[in-house]
Amino acid sequence: MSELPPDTSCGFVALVGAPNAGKSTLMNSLVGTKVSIVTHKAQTTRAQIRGVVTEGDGQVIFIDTPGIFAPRRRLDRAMVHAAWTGAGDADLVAFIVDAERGLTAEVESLLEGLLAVRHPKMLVLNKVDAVKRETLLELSQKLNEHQRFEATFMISALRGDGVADFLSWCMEHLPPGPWHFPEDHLTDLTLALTAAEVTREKLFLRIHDEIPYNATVETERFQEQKDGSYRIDQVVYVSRDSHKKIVIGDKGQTLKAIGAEARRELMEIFETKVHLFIFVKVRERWGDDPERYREMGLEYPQGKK
Ligand SMILES: Nc1nc2c(ncn2[C@@H]2O[C@H](COP(=O)(O)OP(=O)(O)OP(=O)(O)O)[C@@H](O)[C@H]2O)c(=O)[nH]1
Repeated sequence: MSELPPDTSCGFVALVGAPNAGKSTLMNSLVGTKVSIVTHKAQTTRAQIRGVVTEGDGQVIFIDTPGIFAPRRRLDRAMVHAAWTGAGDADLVAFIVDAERGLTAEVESLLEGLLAVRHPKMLVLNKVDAVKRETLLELSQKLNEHQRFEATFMISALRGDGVADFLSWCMEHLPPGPWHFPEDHLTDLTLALTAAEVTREKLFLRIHDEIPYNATVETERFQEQKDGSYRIDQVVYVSRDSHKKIVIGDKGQTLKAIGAEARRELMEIFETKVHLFIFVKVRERWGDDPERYREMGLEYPQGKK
């Protein structure tokens, strides 16, 4: 008995780009909900977070890779590794460029790396709301002269302009196959990780430049209560005592505000009451501790130091 070809299609699309290009914003706009956190600080996205869009017969699974940059510490290298691995595993690769910044040295080095990616590539010029048309066309021409992109999109992830066209193109170029996720599935992030990401976003939005981006949030306990509410216990790990003081703030005011903002948003996301408890702990040199990034879903490339 021969099997009928499936009439559904399904594929992975990696969003690759320099830090702050707008990958997380695009992902959120595509999925229509907040699956990946967005802040002004670079390197916010650590692991490969997936957003799933199902429309008609097609299902696209977007991989929001960490921004690729020149790595220094082991953690940084693991992040860059995760990003390129994401690109290598995907069916289609979307190269997101911050059109406002244009052809930076970072973008140039990424272009070199992209040459080795064999999957069909798309060029996505983002932040068109902040750039003149001539500048955009010039940038598009230069990038397309450098290598072959199957298609070029000019979008504003923030306003949503051009995002639907980009999504349609992805849908039309998916390989045939069964869906990986149920139709109503938006992200495969666990609830605990989602909760940690939300708190981390609030932390960075509030503290801006006072602590380095390497502060991390872990959900230690995530429990559904009898009444359907969630009890969430989290720890903010920082690398220095002085950072702990900043996160806690005078009379605990800063931490209280971060907690209140995170709780409000988590209640919206989970559509239930949330009891959130946040502690701050110092863990020195956590950026060099392999256990930490394993927990974040990052793998460190074997054999590299
Ligand atoms: N003007 C404008 N700003 C945008 C647009 N898209 C994203 N941004 C802003 O650019 C900044 C970075 O956006 P993110 O989505 O966090 O960027 P990212 O590429 O995911 O960053 P990493 O997680 O560091 O890799 C944020 O301040 C966004 O609000 C856009 O279309 N227009």
